[in-house]
Amino acid sequence: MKSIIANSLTKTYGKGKEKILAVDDVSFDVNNGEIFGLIGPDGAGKTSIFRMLTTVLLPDSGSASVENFDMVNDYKKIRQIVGYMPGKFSLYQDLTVEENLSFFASVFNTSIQENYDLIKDIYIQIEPFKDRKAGALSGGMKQKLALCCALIHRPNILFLDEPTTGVDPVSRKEFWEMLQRLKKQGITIVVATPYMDEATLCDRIALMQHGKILSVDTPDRMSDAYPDLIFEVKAGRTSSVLRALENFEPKKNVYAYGEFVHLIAESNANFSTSSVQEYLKKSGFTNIEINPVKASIEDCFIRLLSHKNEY
Ligand SMILES: Nc1ncnc2c1ncn2[C@@H]1O[C@H](COP(=O)(O)OP(=O)(O)OP(=O)(O)O)[C@@H](O)[C@H]1O
Repeated sequence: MKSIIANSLTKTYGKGKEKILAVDDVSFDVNNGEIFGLIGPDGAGKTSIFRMLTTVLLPDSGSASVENFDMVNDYKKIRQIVGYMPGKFSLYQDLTVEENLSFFASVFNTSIQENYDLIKDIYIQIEPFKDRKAGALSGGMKQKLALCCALIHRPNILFLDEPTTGVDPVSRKEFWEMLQRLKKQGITIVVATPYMDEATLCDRIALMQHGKILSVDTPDRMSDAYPDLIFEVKAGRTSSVLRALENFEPKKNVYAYGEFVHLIAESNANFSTSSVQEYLKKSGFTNIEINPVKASIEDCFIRLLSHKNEY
Protein backbone atom coordinates (compact mmCIF):
# COMPACT_ATOMS: atom_id res chain seq x y z
CA MET A 1 0.00 0.00 0.00
CA LYS A 2 1.12 3.52 -0.76
CA SER A 3 1.17 6.15 1.96
CA ILE A 4 2.03 8.98 -0.40
CA ILE A 5 1.62 9.36 -4.14
CA ALA A 6 3.02 12.57 -5.65
CA ASN A 7 2.34 13.34 -9.32
CA SER A 8 4.22 16.06 -11.20
CA LEU A 9 4.35 18.47 -8.27
CA THR A 10 5.63 21.87 -9.35
CA LYS A 11 6.19 24.96 -7.23
CA THR A 12 7.62 28.35 -8.14
CA TYR A 13 8.24 31.36 -5.94
CA GLY A 14 8.35 34.99 -7.01
CA LYS A 15 7.62 36.57 -10.39
CA GLY A 16 9.41 37.67 -13.55
CA LYS A 17 13.17 37.78 -13.24
CA GLU A 18 12.91 36.84 -9.56
CA LYS A 19 11.05 33.64 -10.35
CA ILE A 20 12.49 30.51 -8.73
CA LEU A 21 11.47 27.03 -9.82
CA ALA A 22 11.78 25.33 -6.43
CA VAL A 23 10.07 22.02 -7.28
CA ASP A 24 10.18 20.91 -10.90
CA ASP A 25 7.67 18.24 -11.99
CA VAL A 26 8.40 15.88 -9.11
CA SER A 27 6.74 12.45 -8.92
CA PHE A 28 7.42 9.72 -6.37
CA ASP A 29 5.62 7.49 -3.95
CA VAL A 30 6.20 6.29 -0.42
CA ASN A 31 5.23 2.82 0.76
CA ASN A 32 3.31 2.29 3.93
CA GLY A 33 5.61 1.78 6.92
CA GLU A 34 8.91 2.62 5.24
CA ILE A 35 11.53 5.24 6.01
CA PHE A 36 11.81 7.30 2.85
CA GLY A 37 14.61 9.85 2.49
CA LEU A 38 14.67 12.99 0.37
CA ILE A 39 18.39 13.55 0.02
CA GLY A 40 19.87 16.71 -1.43
CA PRO A 41 21.80 19.89 -0.69
CA ASP A 42 20.33 23.14 0.64
CA GLY A 43 17.90 24.65 -1.84
CA ALA A 44 17.16 21.34 -3.61
CA GLY A 45 13.43 21.75 -2.91
CA LYS A 46 12.97 19.31 -0.02
CA THR A 47 11.20 21.75 2.32
CA SER A 48 8.85 22.91 -0.43
CA ILE A 49 7.84 19.29 -1.10
CA PHE A 50 7.25 18.71 2.62
CA ARG A 51 5.18 21.86 2.90
CA MET A 52 3.00 20.81 -0.02
CA LEU A 53 2.49 17.27 1.29
CA THR A 54 1.60 18.54 4.76
CA THR A 55 -0.89 20.98 3.12
CA VAL A 56 0.88 24.14 4.31
CA LEU A 57 1.63 25.17 0.71
CA LEU A 58 -0.35 24.76 -2.52
CA PRO A 59 1.44 23.47 -5.63
CA ASP A 60 1.30 25.49 -8.87
CA SER A 61 0.44 22.25 -10.64
CA GLY A 62 0.45 18.53 -10.02
CA SER A 63 -1.32 16.53 -7.36
CA ALA A 64 -0.63 14.31 -4.39
CA SER A 65 -2.45 12.01 -2.03
CA VAL A 66 -1.49 11.19 1.53
CA GLU A 67 -3.05 7.97 2.86
CA ASN A 68 -5.48 8.25 -0.07
CA PHE A 69 -6.56 11.76 0.92
CA ASP A 70 -6.19 14.44 -1.73
CA MET A 71 -3.77 17.19 -0.71
CA VAL A 72 -6.17 19.96 -1.77
CA ASN A 73 -9.69 18.65 -1.19
CA ASP A 74 -8.97 16.65 1.96
CA TYR A 75 -6.40 18.92 3.57
CA LYS A 76 -8.15 18.88 6.96
CA LYS A 77 -8.02 15.08 7.09
CA ILE A 78 -4.34 15.09 6.10
CA ARG A 79 -3.50 17.54 8.88
CA GLN A 80 -4.99 15.10 11.41
CA ILE A 81 -2.87 12.17 10.31
CA VAL A 82 0.54 13.72 9.65
CA GLY A 83 3.18 14.85 12.11
CA TYR A 84 5.54 17.56 10.83
CA MET A 85 8.86 18.47 12.38
CA PRO A 86 10.05 21.54 10.44
CA GLY A 87 13.72 22.18 9.82
CA LYS A 88 14.04 25.28 11.90
CA PHE A 89 13.28 24.84 15.58
CA SER A 90 9.53 25.37 15.68
CA LEU A 91 8.73 25.17 19.36
CA TYR A 92 7.82 27.96 21.72
CA GLN A 93 11.11 29.07 23.23
CA ASP A 94 9.44 30.74 26.24
CA LEU A 95 7.35 27.73 27.17
CA THR A 96 8.80 24.86 29.18
CA VAL A 97 9.36 21.39 27.75
CA GLU A 98 6.13 20.14 29.32
CA GLU A 99 4.12 23.22 28.29
CA ASN A 100 5.24 22.82 24.68
CA LEU A 101 4.16 19.21 24.62
CA SER A 102 0.82 19.95 26.30
CA PHE A 103 0.20 22.74 23.81
CA PHE A 104 0.76 20.49 20.78
CA ALA A 105 -1.42 17.78 22.36
CA SER A 106 -4.24 20.25 22.98
CA VAL A 107 -4.18 21.45 19.35
CA PHE A 108 -5.12 17.89 18.38
CA ASN A 109 -7.61 17.43 21.22
CA THR A 110 -5.48 14.86 22.93
CA SER A 111 -3.29 14.72 26.02
CA ILE A 112 0.24 13.69 26.89
CA GLN A 113 -1.17 10.81 28.98
CA GLU A 114 -3.25 9.43 26.13
CA ASN A 115 -0.27 8.88 23.81
CA TYR A 116 2.51 8.63 26.34
CA ASP A 117 3.44 5.08 25.27
CA LEU A 118 4.37 6.33 21.78
CA ILE A 119 6.73 9.08 22.94
CA LYS A 120 7.91 7.44 26.19
CA ASP A 121 11.29 6.24 24.85
CA ILE A 122 12.15 9.72 23.64
CA TYR A 123 10.42 11.85 26.26
CA ILE A 124 12.05 9.96 29.12
CA GLN A 125 15.37 11.49 28.04
CA ILE A 126 14.12 15.08 28.34
CA GLU A 127 11.64 14.57 31.20
CA PRO A 128 14.25 15.54 33.84
CA PHE A 129 14.23 18.98 32.18
CA LYS A 130 10.46 19.27 31.81
CA ASP A 131 10.39 22.60 33.68
CA ARG A 132 13.19 24.10 31.59
CA LYS A 133 12.29 26.65 28.90
CA ALA A 134 12.65 25.14 25.43
CA GLY A 135 14.93 28.02 24.43
CA ALA A 136 17.45 26.90 27.06
CA LEU A 137 17.76 23.30 25.81
CA SER A 138 20.75 21.88 23.92
CA GLY A 139 20.35 21.16 20.18
CA GLY A 140 19.91 17.43 20.77
CA MET A 141 17.27 17.98 23.46
CA LYS A 142 15.37 20.51 21.33
CA GLN A 143 15.29 17.95 18.56
CA LYS A 144 13.89 15.27 20.89
CA LEU A 145 11.22 17.65 22.15
CA ALA A 146 10.29 18.66 18.60
CA LEU A 147 9.97 14.98 17.70
CA CYS A 148 7.72 14.33 20.72
CA CYS A 149 5.54 17.29 19.73
CA ALA A 150 5.26 15.99 16.15
CA LEU A 151 4.23 12.57 17.51
CA ILE A 152 1.88 13.53 20.31
CA HIS A 153 -1.28 13.07 18.21
CA ARG A 154 -0.16 9.61 17.03
CA PRO A 155 0.25 10.44 13.31
CA ASN A 156 0.27 7.75 10.60
CA ILE A 157 3.04 9.60 8.76
CA LEU A 158 5.88 11.62 10.18
CA PHE A 159 7.63 14.31 8.10
CA LEU A 160 11.04 15.27 9.45
CA ASP A 161 12.78 18.16 7.74
CA GLU A 162 16.55 18.03 8.31
CA PRO A 163 16.06 16.68 11.84
CA THR A 164 19.76 16.16 12.53
CA THR A 165 21.19 19.41 11.18
CA GLY A 166 23.32 21.03 13.87
CA VAL A 167 23.17 17.96 16.09
CA ASP A 168 26.30 16.17 17.34
CA PRO A 169 27.20 12.74 15.89
CA VAL A 170 26.16 10.78 19.01
CA SER A 171 22.74 12.45 19.13
CA ARG A 172 22.39 11.89 15.37
CA LYS A 173 22.96 8.17 15.85
CA GLU A 174 20.48 8.03 18.74
CA PHE A 175 17.96 9.93 16.66
CA TRP A 176 18.11 7.38 13.85
CA GLU A 177 17.71 4.56 16.39
CA MET A 178 14.55 6.32 17.58
CA LEU A 179 13.27 6.47 14.01
CA GLN A 180 13.83 2.73 13.57
CA ARG A 181 11.76 2.12 16.74
CA LEU A 182 8.97 4.37 15.46
CA LYS A 183 8.99 2.51 12.16
CA LYS A 184 8.48 -0.75 14.09
CA GLN A 185 5.35 0.81 15.57
CA GLY A 186 3.98 1.16 12.03
CA ILE A 187 4.62 4.87 11.43
CA THR A 188 5.64 5.84 7.90
CA ILE A 189 8.57 8.25 8.03
CA VAL A 190 9.63 10.75 5.37
CA VAL A 191 12.89 12.46 6.22
CA ALA A 192 14.73 15.22 4.38
CA THR A 193 18.46 15.43 4.92
CA PRO A 194 21.55 16.90 3.27
CA TYR A 195 23.70 14.17 4.90
CA MET A 196 24.55 11.45 2.40
CA ASP A 197 25.62 9.06 5.17
CA GLU A 198 22.06 9.09 6.52
CA ALA A 199 20.77 7.81 3.17
CA THR A 200 21.82 4.25 4.00
CA LEU A 201 19.59 4.34 7.09
CA CYS A 202 16.50 4.80 4.90
CA ASP A 203 14.59 1.99 3.19
CA ARG A 204 14.38 3.99 -0.03
CA ILE A 205 15.75 7.35 -1.06
CA ALA A 206 15.16 10.05 -3.65
CA LEU A 207 18.25 12.04 -4.64
CA MET A 208 17.36 15.67 -5.37
CA GLN A 209 19.03 18.68 -6.94
CA HIS A 210 17.61 21.99 -8.25
CA GLY A 211 14.00 20.98 -7.65
CA LYS A 212 14.29 17.68 -9.53
CA ILE A 213 14.44 14.09 -8.38
CA LEU A 214 17.45 12.48 -10.06
CA SER A 215 16.90 8.91 -8.90
CA VAL A 216 14.68 6.88 -6.53
CA ASP A 217 15.62 3.44 -5.21
CA THR A 218 16.88 1.53 -2.18
CA PRO A 219 20.37 2.68 -1.14
CA ASP A 220 21.77 -0.80 -1.86
CA ARG A 221 20.31 -1.05 -5.35
CA MET A 222 21.51 2.45 -6.12
CA SER A 223 25.06 1.66 -5.18
CA ASP A 224 24.96 -1.80 -6.87
CA ALA A 225 23.82 -0.13 -10.11
CA TYR A 226 26.85 2.19 -10.18
CA PRO A 227 28.40 1.33 -13.53
CA ASP A 228 31.98 2.65 -13.22
CA LEU A 229 35.02 1.63 -11.20
CA ILE A 230 35.97 3.66 -8.12
CA PHE A 231 39.41 3.73 -6.54
CA GLU A 232 40.20 5.50 -3.30
CA VAL A 233 43.63 7.06 -3.42
CA LYS A 234 45.75 8.46 -0.60
CA ALA A 235 49.30 9.79 -0.84
CA GLY A 236 49.76 12.72 1.52
CA ARG A 237 47.80 15.93 1.12
CA THR A 238 44.41 15.33 -0.50
CA SER A 239 44.49 18.62 -2.42
CA SER A 240 47.88 17.81 -4.00
CA VAL A 241 46.79 14.28 -4.96
CA LEU A 242 43.60 15.69 -6.42
CA ARG A 243 45.50 18.25 -8.51
CA ALA A 244 47.89 15.60 -9.80
CA LEU A 245 45.15 13.09 -10.70
CA GLU A 246 43.17 15.71 -12.57
CA ASN A 247 45.72 15.22 -15.36
CA PHE A 248 45.77 11.43 -15.18
CA GLU A 249 44.31 9.53 -18.14
CA PRO A 250 42.21 7.47 -18.67
CA LYS A 251 40.04 8.75 -15.85
CA LYS A 252 36.41 9.71 -15.96
CA ASN A 253 36.26 11.86 -12.87
CA VAL A 254 38.25 12.68 -9.77
CA TYR A 255 37.14 14.36 -6.56
CA ALA A 256 38.01 14.70 -2.88
CA TYR A 257 36.28 12.20 -0.64
CA GLY A 258 37.09 12.75 3.04
CA GLU A 259 40.75 11.90 3.56
CA PHE A 260 40.85 10.15 0.16
CA VAL A 261 40.57 11.13 -3.47
CA HIS A 262 38.08 9.10 -5.49
CA LEU A 263 39.28 8.27 -8.97
CA ILE A 264 36.57 7.10 -11.34
CA ALA A 265 37.24 5.01 -14.44
CA GLU A 266 34.92 3.41 -16.97
CA SER A 267 34.65 -0.33 -16.29
CA ASN A 268 35.87 -1.10 -19.81
CA ALA A 269 38.69 1.46 -19.72
CA ASN A 270 42.26 0.32 -20.09
CA PHE A 271 42.97 1.16 -16.48
CA SER A 272 45.28 -0.38 -13.91
CA THR A 273 46.08 0.57 -10.35
CA SER A 274 49.78 0.11 -11.09
CA SER A 275 49.63 2.83 -13.74
CA VAL A 276 48.15 5.20 -11.13
CA GLN A 277 50.91 4.19 -8.67
CA GLU A 278 53.52 4.81 -11.35
CA TYR A 279 52.03 8.14 -12.33
CA LEU A 280 51.88 9.39 -8.72
CA LYS A 281 55.41 8.15 -8.03
CA LYS A 282 56.71 10.04 -11.05
CA SER A 283 54.89 13.13 -9.77
CA GLY A 284 56.88 12.86 -6.51
CA PHE A 285 54.35 11.18 -4.21
CA THR A 286 55.31 8.52 -1.68
CA ASN A 287 53.28 6.19 0.62
CA ILE A 288 50.73 5.71 -2.11
CA GLU A 289 47.59 3.78 -1.19
CA ILE A 290 45.07 2.82 -3.84
CA ASN A 291 42.10 0.48 -3.36
CA PRO A 292 38.99 -0.36 -5.35
CA VAL A 293 35.84 0.59 -3.37
CA LYS A 294 32.08 0.14 -3.69
CA ALA A 295 30.05 3.21 -4.61
CA SER A 296 28.59 5.13 -1.68
CA ILE A 297 25.41 7.18 -2.08
CA GLU A 298 27.62 10.26 -2.31
CA ASP A 299 29.47 8.71 -5.26
CA CYS A 300 26.10 7.93 -6.89
CA PHE A 301 24.96 11.50 -6.30
CA ILE A 302 28.13 13.01 -7.78
CA ARG A 303 27.76 10.77 -10.81
CA LEU A 304 24.12 11.77 -11.32
CA LEU A 305 25.08 15.43 -11.17
CA SER A 306 27.73 15.03 -13.84
CA HIS A 307 25.67 12.68 -16.03
CA LYS A 308 22.20 14.17 -15.69
CA ASN A 309 21.47 13.56 -19.34
CA GLU A 310 22.26 9.85 -19.19
CA TYR A 311 19.34 9.20 -16.81
N1 LIG B 1 9.14 31.55 0.40
C1 LIG B 1 10.07 31.53 -0.55
N2 LIG B 1 10.23 32.59 -1.39
C2 LIG B 1 11.16 32.58 -2.38
N3 LIG B 1 12.00 31.55 -2.61
C3 LIG B 1 11.90 30.47 -1.80
C4 LIG B 1 10.94 30.41 -0.74
N4 LIG B 1 11.07 29.22 -0.12
C5 LIG B 1 12.06 28.56 -0.77
N5 LIG B 1 12.57 29.30 -1.77
C6 LIG B 1 13.63 28.91 -2.73
O1 LIG B 1 13.22 27.70 -3.34
C7 LIG B 1 14.32 26.82 -3.51
C8 LIG B 1 14.03 25.51 -2.80
O2 LIG B 1 13.97 25.76 -1.41
P1 LIG B 1 13.58 24.67 -0.33
O3 LIG B 1 13.59 25.33 1.02
O4 LIG B 1 12.37 23.95 -0.74
O5 LIG B 1 14.82 23.65 -0.46
P2 LIG B 1 15.50 22.70 0.61
O6 LIG B 1 16.06 21.56 -0.15
O7 LIG B 1 14.56 22.38 1.71
O8 LIG B 1 16.69 23.57 1.16
P3 LIG B 1 16.88 24.23 2.59
O9 LIG B 1 17.47 23.18 3.42
O10 LIG B 1 17.84 25.34 2.29
O11 LIG B 1 15.53 24.71 3.08
C9 LIG B 1 15.54 27.56 -2.98
O12 LIG B 1 16.17 28.18 -4.06
C10 LIG B 1 14.93 28.59 -2.03
O13 LIG B 1 15.77 29.73 -1.94
